[in-house]
Amino acid sequence: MAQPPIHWNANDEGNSIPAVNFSDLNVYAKELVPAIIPKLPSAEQINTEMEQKYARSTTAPTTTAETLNETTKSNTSAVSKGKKAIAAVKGDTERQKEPLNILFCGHVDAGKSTIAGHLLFLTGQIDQRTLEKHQVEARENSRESWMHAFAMDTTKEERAHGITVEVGRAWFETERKHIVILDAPGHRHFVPNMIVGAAQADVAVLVVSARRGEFETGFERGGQTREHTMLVKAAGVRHMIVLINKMDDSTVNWDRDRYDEIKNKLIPYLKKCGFKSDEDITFIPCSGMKGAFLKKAPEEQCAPWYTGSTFAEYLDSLPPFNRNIDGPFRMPIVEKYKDMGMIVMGKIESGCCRVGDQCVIMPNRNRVKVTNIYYEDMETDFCICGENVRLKLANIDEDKISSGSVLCSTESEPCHVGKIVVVEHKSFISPGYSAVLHIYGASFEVQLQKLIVLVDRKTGERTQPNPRYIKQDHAAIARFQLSQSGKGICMELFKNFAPLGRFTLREENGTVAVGKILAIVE
Ligand SMILES: Nc1nc2c(ncn2[C@@H]2O[C@H](COP(=O)(O)OP(=O)(O)OP(=O)(O)O)[C@@H](O)[C@H]2O)c(=O)[nH]1
Repeated sequence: MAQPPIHWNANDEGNSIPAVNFSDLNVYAKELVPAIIPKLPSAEQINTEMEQKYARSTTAPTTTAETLNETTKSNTSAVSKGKKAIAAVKGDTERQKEPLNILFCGHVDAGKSTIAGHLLFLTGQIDQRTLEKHQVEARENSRESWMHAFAMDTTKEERAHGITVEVGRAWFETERKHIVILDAPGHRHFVPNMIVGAAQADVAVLVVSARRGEFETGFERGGQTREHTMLVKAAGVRHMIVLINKMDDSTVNWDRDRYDEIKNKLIPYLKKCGFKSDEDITFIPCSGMKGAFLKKAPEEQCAPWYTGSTFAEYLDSLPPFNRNIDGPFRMPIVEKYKDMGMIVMGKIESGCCRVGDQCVIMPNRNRVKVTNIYYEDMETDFCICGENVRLKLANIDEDKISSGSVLCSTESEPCHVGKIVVVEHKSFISPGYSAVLHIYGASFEVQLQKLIVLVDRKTGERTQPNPRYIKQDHAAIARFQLSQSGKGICMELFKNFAPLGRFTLREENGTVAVGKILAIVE
């Protein structure tokens, strides 16, 4: 067999996959492919073993909103176990509430921002004066019914048009949880922004409007309900809460039949996307406008047929997430700005960090020092896996941090950087095809250079070398190249670090493929 000149990353799978030079792949393909393919996990293996291992929560809520009360006690002990774990790592007693990051997604105008804004008011994050201010501003924009949404939609553009553009961010607390709301835009033009929010989510909250005609537009007539559902699943989110909103609307009037109709239409699609109906999906009827079933059940008996928990009660009851607290520090940067120094924002996906820690920003490998840590409006001296934080960094210029940068500890190996990715994907594409590759919150233009081999999704065996194209539900090993030259993309093998090991491939009109990174050439 011909000997390829460079070596496979030693970290890769711990087995003896032969070295590969992908620039000479055409020459070596015939001999290398048989050697590589049998070592790769089959799609089925990935989807079962790996998915379970790396799902955002390994402890599925064993309860639906309807049966919550009986299980709250056992969840309480799980929560205190999680708290102890956090305290043990950091020796901390101050931050007792478990972090939970929720993503509001769904079709445009379903009521995501209204629900989020009203919840902030009901939980005391927004006071009466601020609400009145929003009411005045909403009236001035001829959008009075958007008054609660103005708490999340803060830019002039968003308020003028009544649509969310950026992922809105806010937080509130329940008895046991510190909950970060990521409010995704519902308009199809802003799906790339929605993907950034999905990357940080522990739980997805799919908001659908029960108003006659609106649910149908969002779900049956090409709206975003379907694409958002698929994208949150592709981002590794395991639990989906479906809020059936606008139940107060005059076309619905809290009609139980309408609620059941929507639920029954959604379930088959959610299952198709990979959510298990009993364990992973919870339905709650609500009115974001009236605040019904957000924090409390409404006083007037508008829906006596619904006896389950409210949205906030349900979030509070979720079991703690199985976070990688002991792993190496990794924080994919989703935003940066200057404020008496360089501030970066993001969710910590692994490990923890203290003030004074030395870190490295990948892929540029710039060394930085963490000088300040902000957890919401509190300055603190540490942060931990699962928390969404802002860090002030010393020794770095703004232009050294780009979309897709990852802050890593210097105490262990930083995350990997690849220019060419071997991926598993499904869709109809052929070499020369260009698209945008989304990994975590970052996006890059890429071109498919070569389809190396088709892979049997069940067995992982190679089937057809050098296919001319692949179509839906095909799995293949393919080589992608960044369109712009640069330092490469921060990525990891899916099996080693799932948050940076998943990708979505999109073009202007929608998502064409989702997949997992099986090998990286650095
Ligand atoms: N009747 C009724 N109207 C609602 C309810 N929730 C939201 N709306 C209205 O629906 C419209 C859109 O609300 P938003 O909260 O901006 O919807 P959104 O899903 O955040 O929209 P995008 O972020 O732009 O996708 C506004 O006019 C709201 O007043 C509700 O519970 N009942």
